[in-house]
Amino acid sequence: MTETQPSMSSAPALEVAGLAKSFGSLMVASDVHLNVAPGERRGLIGINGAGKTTLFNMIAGELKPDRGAIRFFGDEITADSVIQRTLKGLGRTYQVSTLVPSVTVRENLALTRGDGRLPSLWQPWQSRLDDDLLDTADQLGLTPVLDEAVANLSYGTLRQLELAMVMACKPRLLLLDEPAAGLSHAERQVLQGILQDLPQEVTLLMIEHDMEMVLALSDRISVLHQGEMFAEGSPDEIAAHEGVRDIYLGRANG
Ligand SMILES: Nc1ncnc2c1ncn2[C@@H]1O[C@H](COP(=O)(O)OP(=O)(O)OP(=O)(O)O)[C@@H](O)[C@H]1O
Repeated sequence: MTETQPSMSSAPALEVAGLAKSFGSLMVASDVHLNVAPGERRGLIGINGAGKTTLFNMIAGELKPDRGAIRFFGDEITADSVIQRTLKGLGRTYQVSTLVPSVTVRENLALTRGDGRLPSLWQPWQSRLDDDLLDTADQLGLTPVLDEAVANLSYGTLRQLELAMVMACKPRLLLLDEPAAGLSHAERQVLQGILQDLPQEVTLLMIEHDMEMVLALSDRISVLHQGEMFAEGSPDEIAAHEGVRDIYLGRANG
């Protein structure tokens, strides 16, 4: 008997199954399940300390889960290193900056193509950007500031550059950890437009406290609470979900 194997393209972009993690006696994830379809925009919300960043750290390979499995487009990556996951197409941004402030935007972007070493007198800086990088810079609104020193950029532009650095590596799945944190209202509007215009083939999983932005950008939203996925639904379903409102108003059990 021949059985048709499911094609890789039908596999979820990300599948998290039964993930558990404790820090000493603090259980941050007890049985987390998550399924994100290719090309989907998924919001991940939950009150402070719900374990959202911990979940990202496990998905990205920075933290080893105590239990459970992570699959990336059907490929089990639970035991892979951060680098292996990055090479497979998993990209992430952080809440803190990972840029080199003393050099220009162009030179930071060039780092994504080099060996990651800083320039020296004997090794001139390789800062010619290929067309792909110039396109990425343009998509992220960075063309006017390519020759500005990173130290002189506004906070909003810094966040755009961080996103460009990850997009330059052509991720298939992008984990965004609070991309709007610290941005002004105007900067949030710019960021929202940029995220809306990201190529549809890039799957997004986004932690964000700005509910307006999460509701506007997400196809679906998952709510993490007390170490488990408490709810999942469309933005309208989550906005109307009484249990979710109770969590945010501090009325949920526990
Ligand atoms: N390395 C660690 N060691 C010990 N405790 C940790 C560690 N990392 C996170 N925690 C704790 O785990 C819990 C979840 O933290 P986490 O940062 O994942 O939550 P979060 O949902 O991302 O919160 P926020 O929305 O405030 O960023 C918190 O109580 C935090 O103090």
